Amino acid sequence: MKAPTPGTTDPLTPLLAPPRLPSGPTGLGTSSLRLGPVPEPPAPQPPEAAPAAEPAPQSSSQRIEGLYCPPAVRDDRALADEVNARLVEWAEKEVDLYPDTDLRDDLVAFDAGRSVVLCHPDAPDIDHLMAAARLLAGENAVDDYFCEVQYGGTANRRGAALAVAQSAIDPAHNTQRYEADWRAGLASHPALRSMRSAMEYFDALATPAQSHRFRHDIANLYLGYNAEGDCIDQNRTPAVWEYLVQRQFNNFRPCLTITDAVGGYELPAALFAEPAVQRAVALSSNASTICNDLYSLRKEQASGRFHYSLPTAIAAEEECSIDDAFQKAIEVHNDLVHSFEQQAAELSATGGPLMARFMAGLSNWLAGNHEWHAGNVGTRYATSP
Ligand SMILES: CC(C)=CCC/C(C)=C(\C)COP(=O)(O)OP(=O)(O)O
Ligand SMILES: [Mg+2]
Repeated sequence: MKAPTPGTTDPLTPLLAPPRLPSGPTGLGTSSLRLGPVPEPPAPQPPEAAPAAEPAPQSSSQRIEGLYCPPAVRDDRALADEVNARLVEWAEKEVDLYPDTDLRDDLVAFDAGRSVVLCHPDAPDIDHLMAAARLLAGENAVDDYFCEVQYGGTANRRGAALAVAQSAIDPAHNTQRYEADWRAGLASHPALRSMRSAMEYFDALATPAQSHRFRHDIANLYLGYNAEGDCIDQNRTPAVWEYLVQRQFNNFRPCLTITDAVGGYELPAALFAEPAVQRAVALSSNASTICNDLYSLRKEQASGRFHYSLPTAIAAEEECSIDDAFQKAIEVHNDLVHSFEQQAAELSATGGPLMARFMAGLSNWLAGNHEWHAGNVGTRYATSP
């Protein structure tokens, strides 16, 4: 893509600015699905490299007291390390995700490998886990580079960058004249290169409907990033109801809704679109994201920058201490989990084996995410305000 004429406000300027590189952990055999009639899901087989794993450790010191969450069903350090090793190789050799050699360690410290091992216990092989890990690394790179001030992101200029980021997974259909410019734009930034590459790997094992679902959920994520950027730009903490609306978009949802593709099966699009299924997806995704609010509050307070989250929104609205607000936020999280489990149980009882497996997949992600956050206490997160 041609460099912008000096003095113009080319909307892609943030993309072309030399990215400041994150310091410290950042904010984490191709078996394709059979197409056509929805097959019975293969019995979940442990990936070829995975010895029988012990359940995740439950050391209480790493958990937020009173946080209700199903237990993770699989933790496997050796498998997580293998995923991390392959992820670093991809990041360095295929996409040049973090040009600074020090960032290789930070990518490992983020431990995307343990996240996907915890959150996708039914993945049939390591290729499926890698598809989830690359997407997670790319998603975090977009958040870091375009949204996080400390990595060169901005609050009020993220919209244009995120539109280009969406085209990395939802290709722009240009005229021949502009195709090369678009491709050069995608190749010019590590976050765009990583999302484009991760999507190509995901497309190889997902159905077109599952890829379309993912593109929709990422577009909603970016809507949430823009809403957050708008409030940060105004130093405005929204009312709790508005915050929860924003956080349903700025949300781990794109990680949860790939559970079937990463598991090697498909919940048909018509079933996925059912309102009750959408409710289960939203409740589990919201709980997962509020879990992050709780574990990352102290880190965000320590940044010294304006930020907001569920605890701070509650504290502002109810004029209570952050400690009291933190406890109220825990109650919101727990109510979300209970509501999800009730909805999932109803769907599992009536929706057939694929539905039951998908609901279990959402629960697995919720549980694994909590375990991943608890495992990062002391490095990235803390357990109290
Ligand atoms: C990986 C992914 C799809 C994230 C989407 C939403 C998101 C960025 C979070 C839930 C975490 O955001 P945050 O900026 O709070 O990150 P940390 O608290 O630093 O983990
Ligand atoms: Mg956070």
